[in-house]
Amino acid sequence: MKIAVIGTGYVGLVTGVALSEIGHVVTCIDVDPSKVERLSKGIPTIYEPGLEELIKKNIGSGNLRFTSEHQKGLPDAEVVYIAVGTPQRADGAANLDYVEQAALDIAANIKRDIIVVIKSTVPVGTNFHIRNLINQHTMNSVRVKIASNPEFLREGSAVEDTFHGDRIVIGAEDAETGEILAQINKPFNTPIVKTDISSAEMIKYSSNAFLATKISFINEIANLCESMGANVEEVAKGMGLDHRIGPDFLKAGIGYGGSCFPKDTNALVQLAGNANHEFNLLKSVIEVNNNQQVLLLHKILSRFGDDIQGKRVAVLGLAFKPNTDDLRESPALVIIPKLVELGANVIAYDPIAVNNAKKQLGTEIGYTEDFTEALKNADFTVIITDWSEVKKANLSIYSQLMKEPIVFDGRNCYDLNEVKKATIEYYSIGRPDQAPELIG
Ligand SMILES: NC(=O)c1ccc[n+]([C@@H]2O[C@H](COP(=O)([O-])OP(=O)(O)OC[C@H]3O[C@@H](n4cnc5c(N)ncnc54)[C@H](O)[C@@H]3O)[C@@H](O)[C@H]2O)c1
Ligand SMILES: O=c1ccn([C@@H]2O[C@H](COP(=O)(O)OP(=O)(O)O[C@H]3O[C@H](CO)[C@@H](O)[C@H](O)[C@H]3O)[C@@H](O)[C@H]2O)c(=O)[nH]1
Repeated sequence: MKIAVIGTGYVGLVTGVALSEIGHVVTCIDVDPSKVERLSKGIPTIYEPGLEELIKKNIGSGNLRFTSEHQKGLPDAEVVYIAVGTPQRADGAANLDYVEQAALDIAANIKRDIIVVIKSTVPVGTNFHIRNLINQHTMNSVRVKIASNPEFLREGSAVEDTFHGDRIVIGAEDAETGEILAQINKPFNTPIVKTDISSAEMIKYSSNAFLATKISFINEIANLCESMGANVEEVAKGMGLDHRIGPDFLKAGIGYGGSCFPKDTNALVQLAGNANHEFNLLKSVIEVNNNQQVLLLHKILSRFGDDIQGKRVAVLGLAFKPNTDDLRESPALVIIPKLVELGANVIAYDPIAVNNAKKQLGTEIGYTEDFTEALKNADFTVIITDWSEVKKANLSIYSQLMKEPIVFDGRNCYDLNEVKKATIEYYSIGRPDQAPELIG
C-alpha cells in the first residue's frame, strides 16, 4: 500500500517507520524542513530506543522517505495518516488548528480516491468534521473516506509498543474502509478492535483518562498512607494482585506529566462540558495531580523552616519520565522555577534532556549530564525522574558528595531497608520518612 503520513513528531515518525517496516511504501511529510533534513539522513529527531536502526533500514530498502513538500507525498498516496499535534488551548479544549491545516493540505494535493486516517488524539466528532473540510476544499472529484485509528504508544518504549501493542483500534465509516485498514495493520499481529468512528475517538480519551485516574488514586492513597503510617508500595502490591485491579499504573509519585495525560484529561473535561456533563471525577483527578506536583516542595519547605535561600539543590531528572528527552508537562517545569523563586541555586541533572531543558528553563540554573557532578556540595537533593542511573546508585554517594545527605525522592527510587543502612535523611512519597537518628 502507498501511504503518506502527515507530521513526524513522536506518533507520525514511529507510525511511518513501523508501516514501512511491515512492507508498505511510506512518505513522511513534515512542515519543519530541519526535521526532514535530519530524518532523510537517518538521524532520529526524537530519543526513542530502537528507532534509529529502523529508520536507516527502511530508508535503505526504499520503503521510507521524508519530505517537507505535501505535493511530493500526497498525490500518489492511497492512504493518508494525519499525525499532527493537538495541543491544549487556554480553556483546556484540544486545539485542532494543525489537524485542520493538514486537511487543507490533503485537499489541495490529492488526485485519487483516498482513505484519510486520523491518528492524532481528537475530540469526538472531529473525524467527520475533517472529512467534510477536505470535501469542501478539494478541487478534484475524488472520494474521501475517513477512519479513526488512535495511537496508544508510550514515549520511551514507542517502538516496542507499536510492534507488541495490546490492541489496534479502527473506527471506520463503513465496513470496506475498516477492512482495508485491518489489512494494512495485519502484519503487526495485534488484536484489532473494529468500531464506529465516535467510539474510536472516545476509546482514546477514556483510556488516557482511566490511566490518569489510577495514578491520582494511588497518589491520594499515598498521601493517606503518610498520615496513617502505612506504606503505599505495600498497599499497591496488595491491591494489584487482584486481577480486576492489576498492578500497572499504581506507582505513587510526583504526579503524571507528559504530552498526553495532562492535555487529554483537560480536553475530556471540556468535551463533557460541551455535552452539558460535569465530569466531576476527572476534575478531581486533575486537581489531585496538580497538588501532587508541588507536594515535594511542601516537604522541602517544612524541613527547612520555609527558608531555602542560597541553598545548593541537586535536581535529579528533567524529563517527564525516563528514556525520553521530552519535558512536556514535566513536574520539573513546576518545581524548578519555584525553587529558583525561593532563592535556591539549582543544578539539574538529566542524561539526555538537558538541551531541551535549556530552551524551557533558561540559564538561571546549572545543568549537567553527570549525576555525581550535580550532587557535589549540594544542601539537598530532589529526585524528579526515576532514571536508571539514579535508581542504581549506591546510596553512600549521597553522604560522600553532598554537604548534607538530605534527599527528597518524588519517585520512590530506593528500598527503605537500603536507605536505613545508609546515613541519609530521606523523604519519599507515601512511605515512612527515614532520618539518620532513627537508624538502629
Ligand atoms: N507523543 C505521544 O506519545 C503520543 C502518543 C499517542 C497519541 N499522541 C497524539 O498524537 C498526536 C501527535 O503527537 P506528537 O507528540 O507526535 O506531536 P508533535 O507535536 O511532537 O509533532 C507533530 C509534528 O507535525 C508537524 N506538522 C504540523 N502541522 C503539519 C502539517 N500541516 N503538515 C506536515 N507536518 C505538520 C510538526 O512540524 C511536528 O513535527 C497528538 O494528537 C497527540 O495527542 C501522542
Ligand atoms: O504508575 C504510574 C505510571 C505512570 N506515571 C506517570 O504518568 C506519566 C505518563 O506515563 P506513561 O503513560 O508511561 O507515558 P506517556 O508516554 O505519556 O504515555 C501515555 O500517553 C500516551 C499519549 O496519549 C498514550 O498513547 C499512552 O498509552 C499512555 O500511557 C509519567 O509522568 C509517569 O511518570 C506515574 O506517576 N505512575
